[in-house]
Amino acid sequence: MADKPMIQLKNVTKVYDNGTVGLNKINLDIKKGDFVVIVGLSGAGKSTLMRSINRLHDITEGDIVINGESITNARGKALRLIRRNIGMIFQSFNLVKRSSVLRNVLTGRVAYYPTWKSTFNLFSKEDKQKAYEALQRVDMADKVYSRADELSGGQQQRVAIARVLTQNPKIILADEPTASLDPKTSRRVMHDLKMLNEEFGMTVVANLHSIELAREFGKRIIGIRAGEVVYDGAVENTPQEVFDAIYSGKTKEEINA
Ligand SMILES: Nc1ncnc2c1ncn2[C@@H]1O[C@H](COP(=O)(O)OP(=O)(O)OP(=O)(O)O)[C@@H](O)[C@H]1O
Repeated sequence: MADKPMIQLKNVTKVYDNGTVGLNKINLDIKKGDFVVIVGLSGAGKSTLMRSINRLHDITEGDIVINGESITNARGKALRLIRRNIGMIFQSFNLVKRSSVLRNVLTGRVAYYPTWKSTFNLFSKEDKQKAYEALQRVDMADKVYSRADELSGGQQQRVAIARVLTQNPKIILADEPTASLDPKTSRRVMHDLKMLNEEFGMTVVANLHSIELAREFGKRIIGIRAGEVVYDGAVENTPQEVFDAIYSGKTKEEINA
């Protein structure tokens, strides 16, 4: 029997309180180990999709299933356990700026501790070792005691990647991970995400604004427009004209013509 999907969206609709439809009846299965690139114009619903998957937003209708478990109505410990398997990478890095690189990376382990231990920073020796090794993987071990706000944007994003590696989730949601970075640094960060995908088998879902990066690093491309899926295909089978059409926000009919 085929593996169950790592992420499943079943008829998912998200309507914001002001009536804006963020997602409109989305159905998607994302398989384990995939590298999915989500593409669409500003306002298409990409961030809404990401935020719905780990339930930073509650959806209005439908169901989202993570590795066989519904996150839609999960509560308390069950929700925490599902979320532990979902790592986030943000455009703005989301590091604690005044803390050291090591402490930032160790926060990837917080979900594995009772609250009181993580509050008092009582991380085990093993976890400190894990954090250090993760920093080595992204070539940031020499900055382990630097303060996060002493680093460049690209370095901060690599620390965020080390944090997610230390968390050891099954899924990584990367919301415009390279939007604040120059082209060379962007490729470096994408290489690090590729490493998490290929060496650690993590399933990656990334919003990307760059066609070149989507083509080079994505395995599957999903186009979104007005909260709906307008294209879904393997990157290797998607011709350049179709890429251009998705990126320019064309309709489903125009893209698939
Ligand atoms: N908190 C909110 N309240 C009301 N409407 C919202 C909210 N967040 C997003 N929206 C609306 O939902 C739609 C989808 O927004 P979303 O942020 O998901 O788009 P996006 O594709 O990620 O855009 P961008 O590329 O600019 O980040 C837009 O019309 C947006 O204005």
